[in-house]
Amino acid sequence: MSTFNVELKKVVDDSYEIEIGYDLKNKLVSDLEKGLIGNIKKIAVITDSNVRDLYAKEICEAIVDAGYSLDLFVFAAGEKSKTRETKAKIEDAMLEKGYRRDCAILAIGGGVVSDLAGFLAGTFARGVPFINYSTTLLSAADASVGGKTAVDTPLATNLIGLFNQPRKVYIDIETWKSLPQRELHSGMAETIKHACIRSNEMFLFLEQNMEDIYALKKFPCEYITENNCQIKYQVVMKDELESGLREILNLGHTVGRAIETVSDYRLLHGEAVSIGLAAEVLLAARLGYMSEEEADRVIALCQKAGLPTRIPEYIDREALVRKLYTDKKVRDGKLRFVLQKGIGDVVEFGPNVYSTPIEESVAREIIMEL
Ligand SMILES: O=C(O)C(=O)C[C@@H](O)[C@H](O)[C@H](O)COP(=O)(O)O
Ligand SMILES: [Zn+2]
Repeated sequence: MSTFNVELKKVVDDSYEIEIGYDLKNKLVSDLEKGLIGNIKKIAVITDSNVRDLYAKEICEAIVDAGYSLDLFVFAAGEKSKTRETKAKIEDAMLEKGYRRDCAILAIGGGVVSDLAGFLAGTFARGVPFINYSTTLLSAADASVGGKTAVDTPLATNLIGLFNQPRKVYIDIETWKSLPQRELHSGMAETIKHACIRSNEMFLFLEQNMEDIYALKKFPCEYITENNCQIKYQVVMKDELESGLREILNLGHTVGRAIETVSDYRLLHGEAVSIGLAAEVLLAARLGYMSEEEADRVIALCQKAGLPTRIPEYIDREALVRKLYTDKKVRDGKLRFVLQKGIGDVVEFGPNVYSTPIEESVAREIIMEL
């Protein structure tokens, strides 16, 4: 018998730029021309039915004018499309059109588009480069940065996917003007989450400037975008694969994700996260990590942002408690929660440990009250 050692030590540089601005299609084209995706000349553009006419077609025209060949792959807008089936349909369509390894993927849209397209890019022909062009506040605040890509299945959200970093992220603030109010509010939930975990100053800013942000005034929109990105990438740079610190980005998501699924996606992601934040500050206050006043401030800010903070009547609360167990932080069958410490910080339970086991009875109590 013989033993061979397959030496495959890797030094990987997945660094990338996030560009924040207004109408960034020309910047995207000039980056392509400067070699953002090397010599690749064939681009599969993935978008949804809302974004196609609003922005994707125009961006595609600019890319084609610069000498690239591309096809537009469009799926029905909404979280319900973030499935293996949608991914497979696009993959088949790409294969039929002759896409092979010499292509790149451009995701134009919000979180659903970048999650699905990023996952597809990571598995198509064993991995091709992808670029995110973000057109929603939710993806600007969160989904477009950090490389978490996935699809949902009937049993759980985001459990089938990859960590796959984009080549570059373009955050086009101009596009927020076409967002329905509900979508804008949904993106604010991730923004509030970032303030809760990392910045008391940003929290104060949100308390004082919510109206101006929603009026899409330049300074406050740029302020939240830059702060969101900085908070997120500083966490991701330290713990890309969520072995510890990255769990703090999941604040509000233990309950939030479960509500989102049990609502059968009647609640938008941010709406569910807002209810999750409310549940989790009540829990943190009960366990003595924050004062009742601080918990009330978080709930009041979510309400000011036009977000729900109570579990809707139509949600089956027992089903919700059961759904908590599909969370990725569950270990040895135990629910684990990230908990806020005051405002702008989280509890570190041990070296590099940011979530703690919570008895189901305690979580149930909060859920029944909310
Ligand atoms: O980037 C992260 O890490 C996050 O947890 C950010 C979340 O806001 C985002 O919704 C993420 O997709 C949730 O991840 P999951 O692992 O709970 O599915
Ligand atoms: Zn989220």
